[in-house]
Amino acid sequence: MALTFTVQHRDGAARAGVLTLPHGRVETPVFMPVGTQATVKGLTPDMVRRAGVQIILGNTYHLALRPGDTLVAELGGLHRFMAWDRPILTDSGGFQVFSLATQVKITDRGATFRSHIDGSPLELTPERAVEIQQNLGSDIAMVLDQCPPGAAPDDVIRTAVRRSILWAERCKTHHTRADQSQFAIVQGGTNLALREECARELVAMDFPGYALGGFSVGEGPEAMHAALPACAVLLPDAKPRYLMGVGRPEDLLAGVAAGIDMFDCVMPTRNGRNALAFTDDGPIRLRNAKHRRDTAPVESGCPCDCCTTFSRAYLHHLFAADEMLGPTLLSLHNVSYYLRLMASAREAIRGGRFEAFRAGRLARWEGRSI
Ligand SMILES: Nc1nc(=O)c2cc3nc(NCCN4CCCCC4)[nH]c3cc2[nH]1
Ligand SMILES: [Zn+2]
Repeated sequence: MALTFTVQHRDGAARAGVLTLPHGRVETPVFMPVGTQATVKGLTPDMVRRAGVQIILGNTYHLALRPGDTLVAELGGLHRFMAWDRPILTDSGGFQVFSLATQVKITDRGATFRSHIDGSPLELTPERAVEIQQNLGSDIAMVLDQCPPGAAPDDVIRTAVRRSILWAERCKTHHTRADQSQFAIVQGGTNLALREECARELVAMDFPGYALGGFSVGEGPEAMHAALPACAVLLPDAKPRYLMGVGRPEDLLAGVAAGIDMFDCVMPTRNGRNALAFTDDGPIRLRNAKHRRDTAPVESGCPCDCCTTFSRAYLHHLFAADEMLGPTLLSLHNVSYYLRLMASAREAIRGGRFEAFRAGRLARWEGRSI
């Protein structure tokens, strides 16, 4: 079995479980740091492992363009190429094409576009998305879907739903790698009827895991939080549920409360590179002069290599001097923060006190979110 998933504890709709994959075991709820171009930016695999990361995310679109999925396959696959021996989930490229490429044209056949790197004409079809991910050798491969912008009108969302169902079927038919599991992606925006229709068709295809796509695309956190509970339960209870591209710490806890098991977001690493650190008292900006003489760690009690070794004053200096170590250290702290948040959530679910845990965190972050 390329994938098993067991729900071990429940607390309301929240669940704590274990996902087993070819490259290892993953405790859920889990946060997956993003490693778009075969690296979690600025961190060595050993730093990522030491932070407790169980699974990372890679991107089909980026790696197919550069260095090329066939080259990665020739070099032994993505795990060996980037020296990461734990699980990898790859996104299918649809979202990245729509957000990065130029001159994108979408038909039922697939998407044609020009590379954001050298402008060369390219095509991404469901079959090609499957082939790329089979070449990369990820443990979990996402189907190719069409993700409309958050404020899209219902007819645009309806087209994206119809096409995503069509493409999921073609991905399933084309998939041959027995040691790789395909997840389907439910679209439908914040239109529950469309979400129900999309989920029904995809659940009937019996994928090993399911994702909610089409969120964190401009609809706004309130609309997403409002839609999550009803959307999450459309996905099979006994299979892993993945909320794509989410999010801030408060969004992760809203997702866990709704019954989501897996998350990914560039926030901890992107904000870390930009001198913003997540803490239990809300985010802090290390470029702020108030940290110039502060001998305290970024977050007291944090076990990460940044907080156990360096002061806020040092981090302030590194960012003022535009030194490479600044982004590395804060990315490390932020990834550690997200992982510890998920570990605490798992613990709270096991203890039947998740809602109190979530309320406590929200109270401490109150008014300081980004
Ligand atoms: N295949 C696929 N389908 C989706 O519907 C999808 C929806 C997504 N929504 C996001 N949101 C990312 C939001 N992110 C927040 C931090 C700053 C950069 C953007 N990433 C996504 C990735 C996605 N991938
Ligand atoms: Zn830390």
